[in-house]
This record gives sequence, structure tokens and C-alpha cells, in this order.
Amino acid sequence: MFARKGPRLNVSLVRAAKAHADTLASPLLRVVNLRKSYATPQGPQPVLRGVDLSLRAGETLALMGESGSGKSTLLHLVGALDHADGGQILLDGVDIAVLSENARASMRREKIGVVFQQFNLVASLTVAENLAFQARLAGRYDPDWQMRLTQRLGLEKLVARYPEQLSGGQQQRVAVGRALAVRPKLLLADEPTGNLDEMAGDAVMGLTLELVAETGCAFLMATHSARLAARLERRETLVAGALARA
Ligand SMILES: Nc1ncnc2c1ncn2[C@@H]1O[C@H](COP(=O)(O)OP(=O)(O)OP(=O)(O)O)[C@@H](O)[C@H]1O
Repeated sequence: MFARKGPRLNVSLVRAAKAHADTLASPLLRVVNLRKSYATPQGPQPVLRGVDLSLRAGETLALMGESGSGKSTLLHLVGALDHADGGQILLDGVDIAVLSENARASMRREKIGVVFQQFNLVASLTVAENLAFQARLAGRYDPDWQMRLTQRLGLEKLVARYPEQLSGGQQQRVAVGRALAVRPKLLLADEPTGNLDEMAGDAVMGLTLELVAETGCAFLMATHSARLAARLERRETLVAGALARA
């Protein structure tokens, strides 16, 4: 019996190892020649003029650049929250631009977590309900994972509170938990510590990076802070609408 099962097990192990190697080799996110302009009274204002970017599963990348350089614009496009004028955004091999609105919405819910500078919690929901919000919408609510996230983020004693009863750092920890509750493949964060003092910001950053490593998701974070950017594996800077390596 063992003799018959042995070779089959080996073949499946080899296949699994190859699939894992392929996943690591091909980028989770590939942005190609991405372009975006905004309409202004003076005519279209180009912000992204051909951005190319790759991110592998599990990789962490800080997106830097002066105020107004287009960091939030890029995150919104990658997060399928806005439409590009041209170029491609391939997430898990799927071009976001060619998806129907429904398919974009499910990709957003199931594969992408987003953390904003302004926490954006639902004021009428408790901490526990906020944490579960996105996962429930995506049909991916997992009570064990939610409990673990709650513990890891130090929120056990706060689950029955409402956002207005929390400090900024606590609110942002809830927002990080909410984004990770779906176990996204990609976590996006736009100045996630921008509204926090240094100590609270560092604590949120540390927990986020630990949970990113634990879940194996890729992490793309826009930040002005070279100090925070240094905690991520890679750094890129937006200059004149394209990326220059920092
Ligand atoms: N909806 C919009 N309509 C018109 N212009 C916009 C819009 N959103 C952003 N912009 C402009 O696009 C440019 C890039 O803005 P964006 O918010 O992406 O920059 P940023 O690098 O994230 O800036 P910051 O670091 O200050 O947050 C800015 O000049 C901004 O004024």
C-alpha cells in the first residue's frame, strides 16, 4: 500500500513545489505603462505618464514621491477604485481594466485590502463589526482568523466600542484588521500612519508588517516618511509621472 502511494505523493509534492516556485517567480502585480490624467479647467492634467511596476507575492514596497506626485492616484488605480486612461494593471494575471464593473468589485473585495490615512471606519458599527465588515461582504468571514487578528492587533478589550471611542492608533489597527480579514493577496496603504504620532504610527507599522509576513500578502504603501519606507523591502519614487528607483 505504501509502495503504491509513495510515488504519487512524490509527484504531487513536486507539482506543489513547482506551483509554489512559479507563484514566486511571476509577479502578483504587474503595472505596465500606466497613464492617468485628471480633467481640470485648464484641460487634462497628466499625473501618471507611463508607470511600470512589479510586485511579487509577499513582497513589500514603499511608494515615495513629493506631495502631488501621484502616489494616491496610483494606489487608487491598483486598488480598482478608479479607471486608468491607458496601460495595464495585472493582478494575479488578470487585467483589471478589461473586467466588468461586477468583476472589478469582486476582485476588490476578495483580493485587495486597503488602508487609508483617515481610517474610514463605519461610525455606526462596533470594532468587532468593523473588523468583520469587508470579510462578510466578500463572503470570506472566518471567525478563527478574526479572533486571531483581534488578538494580534491588541483589540480584545475594545471589540464592543465604537470608532469614536478609540484613539487614532486603535482606529488604524481596526482598519488594518478589517483589510486583512479577507486574507487579501495585496494590501494597499496610503499614508497609513499619517494621522498618528510617531509612537502610535510605529506600532501600527510594526503590526502591519508582522501580519503581512504572516499572511504572505504583497504590501504596497505610499509614504512621505523615509524612516517608515526603510522598514519595507523595496522603495520606488514617483518623479514626473513615472517611477525612479529611490
Ligand atoms: N479628482 C481629481 N481631480 C483633479 N485633480 C486631481 C484629482 N485627484 C488628484 N488630483 C491631482 O493629481 C495630482 C496627484 O495627486 P495625488 O493625490 O495622487 O498625489 P500624492 O502624491 O498622493 O500627494 P500627497 O502626498 O499630497 O497625498 C495632484 O496634482 C492633484 O491635485
